[in-house]
Parts: sequence; structure tokens; C-alpha cells
Amino acid sequence: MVRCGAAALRKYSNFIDNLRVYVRGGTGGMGYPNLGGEGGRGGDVWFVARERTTLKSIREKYPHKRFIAGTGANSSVKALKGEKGKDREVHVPLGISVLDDDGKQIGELNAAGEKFLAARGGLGGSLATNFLPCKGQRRTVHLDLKLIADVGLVGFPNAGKSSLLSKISHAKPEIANYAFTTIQPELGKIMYADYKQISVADLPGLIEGAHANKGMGHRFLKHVERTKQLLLVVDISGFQLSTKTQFRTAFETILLLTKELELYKEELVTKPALLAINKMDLPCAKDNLDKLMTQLENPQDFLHLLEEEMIPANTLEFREVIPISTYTGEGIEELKACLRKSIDEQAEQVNEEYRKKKLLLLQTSKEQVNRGWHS
Ligand SMILES: Nc1nc2c(ncn2[C@@H]2O[C@H](COP(=O)(O)OP(=O)(O)OP(=O)(O)O)[C@@H](O)[C@H]2O)c(=O)[nH]1
Repeated sequence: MVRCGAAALRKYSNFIDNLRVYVRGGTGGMGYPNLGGEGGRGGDVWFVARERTTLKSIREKYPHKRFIAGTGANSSVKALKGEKGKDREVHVPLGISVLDDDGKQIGELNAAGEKFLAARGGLGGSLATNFLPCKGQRRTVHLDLKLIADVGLVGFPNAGKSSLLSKISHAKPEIANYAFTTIQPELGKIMYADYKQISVADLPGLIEGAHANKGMGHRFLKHVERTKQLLLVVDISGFQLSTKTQFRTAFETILLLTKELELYKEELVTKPALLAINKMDLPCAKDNLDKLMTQLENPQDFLHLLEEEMIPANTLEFREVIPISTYTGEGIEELKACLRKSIDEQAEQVNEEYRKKKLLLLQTSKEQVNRGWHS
């Protein structure tokens, strides 16, 4: 049964991942015609990425959502070159894309301390402008948040994503026996004995037909874009959203999830993926698992089980398939180990590619120097 509790709705209204703000650079200062003095430039508006900042806190602190930098000082006898106006810094969360009003991305802030010039201050008055100052740049921009996590949990409602997140991390998501309990992304961290941490994001609301805007549509899938890997979570007994919708087996669920990812953005299905098969404590789980493993070994042979338009172009290849039960704890430690191994391998691969690129650059510049010597 699909229900949305009042508490869940409250939670939903608490989370925002998009905020529209107005930014205006400061006006320049007046020039001083008699002595040819130049007014100070207007201050700039900067977005600065800071940990522990949320879009919600920005909205609460600045309900007008207007950020205006200081005016440049006028030129005067005492100070012919007027001082620059005060810059305005706006702290934004990590993982922000800055979009203009047409939805075009104009900036990105992913690491603490990164800055983006949102609005440039106007020039001060000078001979060229008849000593009149220029106004600062002004525009409306959208701050679009995409969570940055190592692993994104992807699954249909009730698969046990929240239960899994609370089992492997210290997160305390809401868990209930009805779909859509999770209506905002939840973040948790898996801690390992050597103090390494892996961040995991539970991404809610994905259902069959999300691409056609069913349920919450693809609203939260954007958060998968910046996760390094995907962990698909499926219920071994299958999935049925309501009595009015078709029952889907675990295998069909995996195909449908793949299709939804593909329809949102094809690159998502190229991310390294693992599969957690949950609820292995249920009575028919072992038989269902045998069947599912056969299907996963030769997925092409079983694609006909789905309607043609829901068959994904490519099936996902899982680095690991781990049967688990968040009730009994079966497979949980193995899953944590597999995630760690997979993330470490990916980091190693990225380092290796970086080393190769650097080596290539070094070789090319050496060859260029040698050619210079010989010509
Ligand atoms: N039998 C069994 N039930 C489980 C297991 N894990 C979770 N459940 C139950 O499945 C239901 C859904 O669990 P959740 O963790 O809320 O699932 P979810 O995928 O986060 O669901 P949404 O919030 O709707 O996205 C709850 O009643 C859980 O108690 C499991 O390993 N075995």
C-alpha cells in the first residue's frame, strides 16, 4: 500500500535541493572630473562552498534570497582612486551546480573553499565614462544541489534501502512497511576498522514509470550523477507498488531499475554497480535466488519477460552480487567488504589513469625539448 505519513511529509518540506537567488554586483563609485579621479569598482558577489551549509539554511537566513555587494567609493580630493566596494560572500553547500535562468550550467562547486563569481561589480566612473559609474552585473541564478557520495542506493520502494543504510552506517532513516517512507535523500557513512569511510546516499522515490513522471519522477535521480558507484537494492520476493499495478520479480525489478537510470541519463548505467538482494530471511528466498542467479548469468535469454519498451538497451554488469538480510544480518559484513574493495579498486584505477596521463605529458615535453636541441 502506498501512503505518505504526516511525519514523512514534514520531512519532505524540510529538504530542498534547488534555490533561486538574486545576485547583484555593487555599483562603481563616482569619478572626480576636476582632478580626473576614478571611482572605486563595485564589490563582487561570490558563492563559496562550505561544509555543513544547506540550501535550507540559506533560505532561512536570507528569506529575500537577494545578495548585493557594496558600492565602490567615490573619488575625492583625499583619495583620487576610490576604494573598491565590499565583496559579498554567500556560503553554499558542496555539490552545487549554478544554473542561469535558461537552465544552462555556468558554474560548479564541489570542494570546500571553491569559489564562483556570481555577479561582478560595476566599474567606477572615469574619463572614459564621463566620470559616471557603471552598475554591477545583476541576474537570477539557480543553486542546484547534487549530493556527493561514494555510493548511491538505487531501488524501488520497500526494497529495504533505509533498513540497509541504518544497518551499515549511523544514519537514522525512517523505516516503515509502506512504500515512499523515504522522501528525501539520506546520507550515511560506513566506518571501517582502519578509519576509512565510505559515504552512502539513499535515493528515494524511484518507481516503475518514474521517467513518465510517475510518483516523484526522476526528481532524486540527479543525486546519483555524482556518486562514484551504484548499489542496487532489490527485494528477493519481487515488487508490487499497489494491487492495481503489475507484480515484478526481482529480475524484472533489476531490468526496470536499469531502464529508469538509462532513461534519465545513459552515462549512469556505465557507473560501477553492485547488487544487494535483500530479505533473504523470507521463506521462498533461496529458491527465488537460484532462479535469479540463472537469469543474471544470461540476462539476454530472459528479456522477453518485460514489455518491449521497458527493456533496457544494455543490462547492468554487477561487480558483486550479495544476498543479504537486514533482519538477520546475513551478508551485511560481506557487503561492506565488497563496497570497500570496489571503491578502493576504482580509486586505484583513477590514480593509474592519472599517472599514465602525467607520464605521457612528461614524455611529450621531453621529446619536444629533444627536437628543439636537434633543430
Ligand atoms: N523480511 C525482511 N523485511 C525487511 C528487510 N529489510 C527491510 N525489511 C522491511 O521492508 C520494509 C521496507 O523497508 P525500508 O527500509 O523502509 O525500505 P525502503 O527501500 O527504504 O523503502 P522506501 O522508503 O519506500 O524507499 C520495512 O517493513 C522493513 O522492516 C529484511 O531483510 N527482511
